[in-house]
Amino acid sequence: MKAGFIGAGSMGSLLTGSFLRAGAFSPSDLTVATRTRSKAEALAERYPGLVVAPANILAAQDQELIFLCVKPLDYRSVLDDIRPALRPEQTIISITSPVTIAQLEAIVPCKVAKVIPSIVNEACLGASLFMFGSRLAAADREALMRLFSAISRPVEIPEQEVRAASDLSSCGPAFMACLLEQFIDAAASTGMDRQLATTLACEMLFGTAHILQSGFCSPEQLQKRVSVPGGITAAALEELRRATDGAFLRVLQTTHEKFAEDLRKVERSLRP
Ligand SMILES: NC(=O)C1=CN([C@@H]2O[C@H](COP(=O)(O)OP(=O)(O)OC[C@H]3O[C@@H](n4cnc5c(N)ncnc54)[C@H](OP(=O)(O)O)[C@@H]3O)[C@@H](O)[C@H]2O)C=CC1
Ligand SMILES: O=C(O)[C@@H]1CCC=N1
Repeated sequence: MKAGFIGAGSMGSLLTGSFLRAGAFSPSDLTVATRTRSKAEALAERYPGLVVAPANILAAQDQELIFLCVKPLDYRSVLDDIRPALRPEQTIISITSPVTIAQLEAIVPCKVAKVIPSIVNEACLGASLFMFGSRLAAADREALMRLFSAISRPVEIPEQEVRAASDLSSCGPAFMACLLEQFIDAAASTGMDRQLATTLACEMLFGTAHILQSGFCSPEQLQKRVSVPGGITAAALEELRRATDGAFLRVLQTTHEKFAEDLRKVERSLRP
């Protein structure tokens, strides 16, 4: 299968690299075009055989899949570049939340899927959030989910839930890293070696996610099991709950407000 990638920033580079390392594509299957050519050339150096295209249209022409890995307000110019090359049998995969499937289907003649990745897909972990356009047949949907299962756990979601879902799945790693950094800073401030604190914190987070994901216990039950009656954890959890009360409601309020603003800007930018 041949695929073109437009945009080789954080996500374009992560997806090409992760798919290649997972063996989902060979380097010569992939063509990458991006604004700063040196970023695509760096990928080609790391994965010999990967093709660098000097123009966006050349990364779209004759590809079965075309990944759009640019920011929402760059869609207009990228879509204008590639539209002449697009054919009904091709599939565009958009990885950004504020550009809707309906907007894309109104502009391009091909099939459209929206798939929101996560930085943790770099380690072949975490979810990828799937929303399918109306032109994809069941076989197209299955093939796409199979492809992403090489680097993630594909999960289909309703498009209207994309914000909260990607807050958890895609912004979540940054939120958790922020909390972990504060935890590590606090441990280091007691005189503990920072590297050791980081190792222990990462092992703890990975193990916590694993035990919760296995269904062995719920988040609530886990807190109860660690909190020995009259012990240290229960006292500290009280302090943590006080300090973080409502924090994630405010975090999600912020993402939703910014998202509403992005939706308005994208709508204006994609008007004919
Ligand atoms: N970062 C994340 O964890 C996640 C990001 N996303 C989504 O992925 C998308 C990309 O994000 P991210 O990779 O982090 O952003 P980056 O800014 O790192 O990458 C965007 C890339 O697009 C390139 N670009 C911009 N305009 C054009 C153009 N006209 N033609 C070709 N290439 C162009 C940029 O070029 P240049 O290098 O010159 O700036 C850059 O390489 C966003 O829409 C974001 O919402 C989704 C899930 C997670
Ligand atoms: O910060 C952003 O806009 C993107 C969306 C999901 C993760 N990062």
